[in-house]
Parts: sequence; structure tokens; C-alpha cells
Amino acid sequence: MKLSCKVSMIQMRVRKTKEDSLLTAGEKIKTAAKDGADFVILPEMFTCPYETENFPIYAEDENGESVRRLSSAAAENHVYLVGGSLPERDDTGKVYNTSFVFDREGRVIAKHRKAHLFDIDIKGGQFFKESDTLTPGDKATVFSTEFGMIGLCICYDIRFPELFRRMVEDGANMVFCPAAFNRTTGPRHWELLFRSRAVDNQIFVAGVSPAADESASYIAYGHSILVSPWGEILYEAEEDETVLTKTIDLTEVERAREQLPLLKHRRKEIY
Ligand SMILES: O=C(O)CCC(=O)C(=O)O
Repeated sequence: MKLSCKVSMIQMRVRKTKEDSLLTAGEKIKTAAKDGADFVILPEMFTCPYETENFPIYAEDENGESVRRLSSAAAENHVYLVGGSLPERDDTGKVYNTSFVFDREGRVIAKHRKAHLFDIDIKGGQFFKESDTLTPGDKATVFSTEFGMIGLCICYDIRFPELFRRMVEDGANMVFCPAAFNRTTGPRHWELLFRSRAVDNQIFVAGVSPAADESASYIAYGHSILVSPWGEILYEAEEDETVLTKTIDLTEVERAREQLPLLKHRRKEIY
């Protein structure tokens, strides 16, 4: 297993059209590859303005144009590509919030359908009801690479420690989370949640958000973040567009677990 990798987080604004968003993502993936990225991560719903009524309109099947374009981008740039998320329609017509992962040859090696739908109503703050148009996925997702097992989840999934523990039990030493928090829950919980999931599992966690767009009906929080197994914030963006490439030393996972062996100290018999 290789013990060091470069992760690129693409914080981009969703463009007016799907085509423009795909072209912009393509350019930024190239920039990340030039920086030497092994993994390139796009944001949640990076081609689709985040509104429930848009999900069925923008939805494509798993062999649709967006997936084909992301596959080509992964292969052309020889990177693992975590394709943020896209609205995906299955053959029964149900729509999911789905993240596809491509290997360096452009093959789909993982697919996570957001398991926890974002249905909230915060008085004086954010309202959203994904379940109006989306169906939840029904499994935890990990995939294998030369850097070990990697977990994958989407946005609101970050709030569920049980899902993370499942991915960690399945071997994940790093979890990627395309996400789009907002200006109500972002300032309150974003850092706290990413740091909590990292520290309670002693893993690296990366959250990648769209850039804020003042003209959107749902303004993403931005603040794409990378957290170490010690819970330290290694990088946090502002609200604007940025591509940030960071080297990750995966031996940190083992070191944290040797020095502070909390996973071994679990008392499964009492909970
Ligand atoms: O959990 C939150 O506060 C934000 C979640 C979210 O925006 C989403 O799941 O898309």
C-alpha cells in the first residue's frame, strides 16, 4: 500500500447550464492533475442548482452524458475522480443523489447514493426537503485503491456516526464527502462535524463544497475542509472558487491508532 497521496479539492460555483458546469469541472480537474493529484474531488450537485425541483429535471441514468464526461476526465488526467454528486435516475424512475468514483482509467469503481436525505426546517433559517423528489440509498460505500480503502458519503450523511463506523469497520482510512452546507448550519456545525468524524474514527476526512453563489436560491457554505486523524484542520477554504491540492501522509492513521488506541478500547458488549 502506498502511504502518501495528494488530494485535490475543487470548490467551484454551479454554472447556469449543466454543460458549463461540466466544462468548468473539466478545466479544474486538469489544474488538479497538473498539481500532481492522485484524488480529485468535486462538490455535491456541482452541475445542478440545489433545488428539489431541479433534481428530476437534471437527472440522468448511470450511463448518462455526465458520467461519461467524468469518466473521460479521470482517464485523460490519470486521476481517481470523485465525481461530486449528480441526480441519478434508476430504471424505475426513482431519483437519487449519487456520487460516482472513477479510477485512473475512467472505470466506475464505486457509487454512493446519499443515504440520509436532508429534510430540515430551521425556524428563521434553512428549509429543505430532499425527500420531495429524491429516494435515499441503502448502503455504506467503500472502495479499494493503492492507498488503501476509502469511504464515501454525501453531505448530510456526515451527521451519522454509525455510517462512518460502518465504513471504518470496512477498512476506510480516509472518507471523502462531497457536501453543500448552507449559511444556517454551516457556521454552526460544518467544522465540528468533520472534526468529530475524523477524531472518533482516527481517519482523514475531506469535505468538498460548491463555492458560494449569492444569486442562488440555496447559497452553499463553501469552506471545503480537510481534517487529520487527530481532528486537526489541515486546510479550510473561504467561500470562493479554489482548487487546493494537499499531500496526505497516511501513516498518520496508524500512528494515531497506536498512540491512542480508542478503536481497540471499544466495549462492544455494553453498547
Ligand atoms: O446537514 C446539514 O446541515 C447540511 C446538509 C446538506 O446541505 C445536504 O445534505 O445537502
